[in-house]
Amino acid sequence: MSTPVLQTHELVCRFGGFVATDHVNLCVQAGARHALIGPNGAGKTTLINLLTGYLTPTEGRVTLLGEDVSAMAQWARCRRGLVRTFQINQLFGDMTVLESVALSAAERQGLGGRWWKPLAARGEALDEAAAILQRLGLLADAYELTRNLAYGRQRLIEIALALAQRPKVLLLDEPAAGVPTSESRELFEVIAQLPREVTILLIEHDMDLVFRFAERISVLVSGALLLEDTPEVIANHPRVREVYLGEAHA
Ligand SMILES: Nc1ncnc2c1ncn2[C@@H]1O[C@H](COP(=O)(O)OP(=O)(O)OP(=O)(O)O)[C@@H](O)[C@H]1O
Repeated sequence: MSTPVLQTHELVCRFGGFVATDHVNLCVQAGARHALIGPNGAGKTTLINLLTGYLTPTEGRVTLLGEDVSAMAQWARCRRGLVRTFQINQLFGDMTVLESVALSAAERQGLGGRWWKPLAARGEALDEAAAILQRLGLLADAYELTRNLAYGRQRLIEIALALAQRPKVLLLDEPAAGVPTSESRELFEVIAQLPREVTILLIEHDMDLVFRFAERISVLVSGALLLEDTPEVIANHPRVREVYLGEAHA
């Protein structure tokens, strides 16, 4: 039986008179490889921001593992397992890959604020970071400065940082944006191998990657969900082809 882990219920977000999210009922099942697609300005980023708590909905609710998290702060949702990848910033750029991921793990373990404690003393966080790097094929880069890595590898580190938060649901917002095709293949091979305990909701503009990765696809148009189905149905749906794929292939 399928279990929804992340759901929106009649979710609405208005900016003044403009409706960016229009009564969206999104349902992401446990272990899903679910993608959210839609043309530019469809409201994908707004919806992700509502899920993470960066934005507050005008109406409607968000539930995570059955719990209403609509009024919850971002960090509280993250603690409950809803984790979004975030861009590597300057801080991480000047750290090694291992240190960066260990810092994320230490933060989750509640050690992050104790900046005076040498990282070497945080053995548990380092062990956890090393295990994540191994899973993502990044162990060889462990002692490289993050900023020295190729862009595709940096995007993988962003995923490693998110995994160190022990996500139940991982929101991947355009993980391959700006990554050369040769590197994005590798990136998606690694994403495809993430364990099923981690449910994945992906927003991605590259349709080849979406159709290779996703088992369910939701199509957002003008803030509203047009339909949700398997990649086969979505790819052949006349309205989707008209509003989205036609545009992408034009
Ligand atoms: N803070 C805001 N204030 C007013 N309008 C906004 C705000 N944020 C987004 N919008 C509008 O909401 C609509 C949806 O934007 P959003 O960025 O969510 O779309 P998107 O599907 O992520 O687009 P893209 O694929 O181009 O990134 C757009 O018309 C945008 O201009």
